[in-house]
Amino acid sequence: MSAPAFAAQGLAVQLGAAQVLHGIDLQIPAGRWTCIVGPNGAGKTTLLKAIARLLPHGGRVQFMGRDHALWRQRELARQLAWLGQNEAGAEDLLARDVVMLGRLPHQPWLGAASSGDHAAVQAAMRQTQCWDWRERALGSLSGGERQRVLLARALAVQAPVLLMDEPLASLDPPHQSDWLQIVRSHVAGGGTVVSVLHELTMALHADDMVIVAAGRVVHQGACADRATHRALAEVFEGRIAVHALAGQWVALPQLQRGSA
Ligand SMILES: Nc1ncnc2c1ncn2[C@@H]1O[C@H](COP(=O)(O)OP(=O)(O)OP(=O)(O)O)[C@@H](O)[C@H]1O
Repeated sequence: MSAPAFAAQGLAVQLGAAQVLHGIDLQIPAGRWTCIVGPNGAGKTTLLKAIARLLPHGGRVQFMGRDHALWRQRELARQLAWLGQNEAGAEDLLARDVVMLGRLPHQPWLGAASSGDHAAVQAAMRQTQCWDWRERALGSLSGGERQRVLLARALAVQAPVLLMDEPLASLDPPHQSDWLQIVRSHVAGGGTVVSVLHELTMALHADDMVIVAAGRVVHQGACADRATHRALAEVFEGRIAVHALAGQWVALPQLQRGSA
């Protein structure tokens, strides 16, 4: 079997006085889309940041078979593209310049952007349909427009591995559907995607699901497996159930008895 994209052993994270992740053992396969789900405050973002080497952690994490510590930052930045949740900053930058930031790992130190960098930026902005407002400041865009620029920045890296925390935030249904297609084509081309999603029906489109609760992985399995659907229902205390509808898996809320 080929090396997993990520392999964690005893992954532990403390933030302030809080122990947020408790010794997680986990392998995330390369060449697939894995979705991390779970209740609010479970530790999903922390887990994603820890495997991205964005947070100090205990235990061992390997990326592509190599210990985190052995990756040079620039090399890692070419392999791993990151889209964070509620990213702030760079409000005055033009959308095109924000997306160009994704090309930094490819540019020589203090060097100018190449024609290849410009082409990658344009391709990514066209892919997420934000090329038309390339001359607008990031801070002037709506929530969904801004999210598409930030997604374009992640795509412009042209990294084999995409890590995305709540990438669908503020996206309307057509752009959610476009995002699904982008993810699917990335994986079809041999890439790897790991995303945190709250919207469970969208998450069920992934290949695999990692369910996190109270800082631990409570289930990992294929999105098509009934065992995964049962684990989802359990972690959300029976408040949702997964059904097959029109050839897709759909997570529907279960109304409690006596509720209006
Ligand atoms: N800097 C911090 N100091 C202390 N506790 C923190 C810090 N950052 C996060 N936490 C806590 O760690 C826990 C996990 O946070 P995390 O953001 O990983 O959860 P999550 O599963 O992504 O949540 P959500 O679904 O609400 O986005 C939460 O209880 C949160 O309050």
